[in-house]
Amino acid sequence: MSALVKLVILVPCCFFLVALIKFLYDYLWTPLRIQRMLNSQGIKGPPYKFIHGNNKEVAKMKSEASSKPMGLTHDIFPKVQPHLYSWINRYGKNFLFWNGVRAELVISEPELIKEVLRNSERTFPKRKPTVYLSKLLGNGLVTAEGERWVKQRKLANHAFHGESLKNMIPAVIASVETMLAQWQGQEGKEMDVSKDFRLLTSEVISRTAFGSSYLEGEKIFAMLNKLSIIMSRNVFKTRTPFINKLWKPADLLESEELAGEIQECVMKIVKKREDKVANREADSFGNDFLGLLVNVYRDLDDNNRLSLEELVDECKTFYFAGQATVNSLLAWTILLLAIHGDWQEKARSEVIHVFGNQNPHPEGIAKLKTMTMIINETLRLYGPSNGMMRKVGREVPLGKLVLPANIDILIANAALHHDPQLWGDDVHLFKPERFAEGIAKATNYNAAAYFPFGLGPRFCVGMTFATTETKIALSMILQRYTITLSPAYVHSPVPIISVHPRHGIRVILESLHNNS
Ligand code: HEM
Repeated sequence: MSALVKLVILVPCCFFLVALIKFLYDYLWTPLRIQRMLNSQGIKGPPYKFIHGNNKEVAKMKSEASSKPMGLTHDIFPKVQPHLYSWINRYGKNFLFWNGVRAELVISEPELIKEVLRNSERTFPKRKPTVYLSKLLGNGLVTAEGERWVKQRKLANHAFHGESLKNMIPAVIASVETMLAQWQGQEGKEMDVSKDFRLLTSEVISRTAFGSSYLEGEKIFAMLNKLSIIMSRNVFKTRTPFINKLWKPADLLESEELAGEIQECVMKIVKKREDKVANREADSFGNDFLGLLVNVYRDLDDNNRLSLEELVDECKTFYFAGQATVNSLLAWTILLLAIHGDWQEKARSEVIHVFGNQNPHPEGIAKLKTMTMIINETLRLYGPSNGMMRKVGREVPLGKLVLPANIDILIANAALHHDPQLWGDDVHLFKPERFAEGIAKATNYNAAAYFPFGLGPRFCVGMTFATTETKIALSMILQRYTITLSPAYVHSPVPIISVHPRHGIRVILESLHNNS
């Protein structure tokens, strides 16, 4: 055999061998090493399976849980996160499972949670977003890291704080009024209020964040919604090595198309606003978030000013984070008030006492104690967040553990919110009185027992905005209507990024003022 022929055979063989060794190293050696290291420290979990990890088991548990009918119970953790529920029961509060080849350490022990979330800037940063999440949010505040996050967070803190927030209240009231006008004539009939809340929360974020109307953002919301459904069904899909490089799945192609269209629509809104600022048009100094981003920092030097691309990513983030979450919160609160007429009555008395028949105002909103208790309890039972994701970049200590490099962490907040050891035997009952003396007392001063808005430096920047919007909408509804549950209501919470009522929230509203 000539030297040339030998070379022609040998080179591809060497390539193949190196690729095979790398493949076995990544897909066999590393997972088994991580598993052994954590097992030896008492962290157990379902064993790693070649390439797929535990994804097939997760898919099976999820499909069984979602197809099983459930009664009207608030014990929803086994329904929305059946894999976490089942494995916490089997392996303990902290356990390891495998999303494909990625090790995922689930943590539901308060002390460890505090350590992770409070150090999420350096030791436990956010994960690199999946290909789908990056299409949804770009490199906006939710996914940004390092210097970029610091800059964006500073701007967002400013936009959602004190005076800026107060100035957004009239836009929220106007949006609720639009919804209530459409409810007129619906009294006594069954209606799905969750649909109306989707429009309401979209309108609110369009007006308050972008100084535009729902109609302008309508297409964006519809596309974001589609993208989030695609993303949810791909969370536990194994990305097979090699094959994914050669062939793009239909979901990926569709999400790329959607992301491109969203980008274009958002870009138009941002550009329109920039033009207004450049032309110094009267309403260009509005109090909406985009206005603030474009205006307040436009005098900064180039390093501190957001680029057009950053502005667009930030807008996508706020369209998404600001709508689906509050939509979910409003929907579940109405369900709980429809079931618990006594709390509905208490909330209404408080609203009438504070506002009479007037529209909500900032001083009054701050006095709504019963409503705050109701919202806190709703967020405990039906919090929109399905967990907080972080990663471990290099080997680090956590409590008494030593975590290997290159693993993911999932903080299972729903597990804590539904834990009888933290909340007592009545954990699955709706009892807003738990929060009568504030969150600290309700949780026995354990900050990581209840954190629907997250914890540490990355906690929700829109928290006060979300609760203010919710309080305004609930106050205005309670001033006008009594709410009862329709016999047609079917209870089925599903996790599509946030926890949603699959069959809507079907209620019957009766007007409190017969002549109105
Ligand atoms: C009931 C409503 C809401 C809930 C339960 C909620 C929950 C959360 C949670 C748990 C986090 C922390 C995520 C993590 O640590 O990984 C978060 C972050 C965030 N939320 Fe919310 N959120 C709500 C409403 C909103 C609204 C209305 C906005 C904006 C208008 C918003 C914007 C954000 C942003 C930008 C972040 C990322 C903050 C950062 O990383 O610095 N959220 N939210």
